[in-house]
Amino acid sequence: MACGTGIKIRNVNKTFIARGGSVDALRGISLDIGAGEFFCIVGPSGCGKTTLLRILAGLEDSSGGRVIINTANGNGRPLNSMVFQEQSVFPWMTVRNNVAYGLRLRGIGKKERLAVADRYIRMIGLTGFADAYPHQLSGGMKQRVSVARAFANDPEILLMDEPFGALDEQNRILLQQELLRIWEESRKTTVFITHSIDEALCLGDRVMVMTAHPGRIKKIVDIDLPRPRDIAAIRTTLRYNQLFQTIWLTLRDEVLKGKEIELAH
Ligand SMILES: Nc1ncnc2c1ncn2[C@@H]1O[C@H](COP(=O)(O)OP(=O)(O)OP(=O)(O)O)[C@@H](O)[C@H]1O
Repeated sequence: MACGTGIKIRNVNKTFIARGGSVDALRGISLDIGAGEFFCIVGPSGCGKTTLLRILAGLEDSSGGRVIINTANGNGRPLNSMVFQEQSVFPWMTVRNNVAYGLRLRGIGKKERLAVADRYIRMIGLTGFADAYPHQLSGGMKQRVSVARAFANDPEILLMDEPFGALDEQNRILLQQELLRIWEESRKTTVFITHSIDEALCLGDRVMVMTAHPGRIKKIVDIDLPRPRDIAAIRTTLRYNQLFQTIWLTLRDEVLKGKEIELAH
């Protein structure tokens, strides 16, 4: 079942006015993200990935251009849910109440919201921890709770800013596989930022490589690896290695440019 919300981005620019001058963060970003697509963004540090995601989330205004998100009218669903790199669970709420939080804000009755929360808690493998508080969980478990909360909220689009960046490798692989499984069920339009080419390849339908500061689109690569994906298995394929090379060669020059820019400051 494809979720029907696509995103059109037209000539988006962003300039931050800061003390001592202005910072050109994004320049001329135009692209379409399809309904139900898993769209990944990679690029050197400081190229504007988070800024673009914050513009899509409505947390930041663009300085020029337009973002059009075609939503199904009047279905009462929130436009987006964002999952951040740092753990953003509420420490004073149990896992169940954290996951049900967005549903409570929308006035969904207790019985229904707890049933939805429990479904996602089961999907992320934390059933035994539904009544636990965040301080009783590991970092990986807290990040699982953030992912479950985002899905339980049933937004039109999911925006994820390096959600697994702070996790150790074992936890990262487990969560990537869980995210794939939940996403394959819902086919929710997802925009996912990562520093990892491997992660982008394992998860994405397409990967956008951005240029070093100011961020522009350098290349968009189709990830024609079959779904459903088993992360361990696709990494052993020839196609995975070809795509990794393509993306790395596209990214390498930009990472080097980004480093020069950093050194110049
Ligand atoms: N509120 C702000 N005020 C001024 N400059 C900002 C602000 N937010 C971001 N910037 C600048 O805009 C540029 C893009 O930042 P952004 O955080 O979007 O990059 P990024 O690609 O997400 O970086 P990273 O990969 O390191 O997280 C950077 O030069 C940053 O310093």
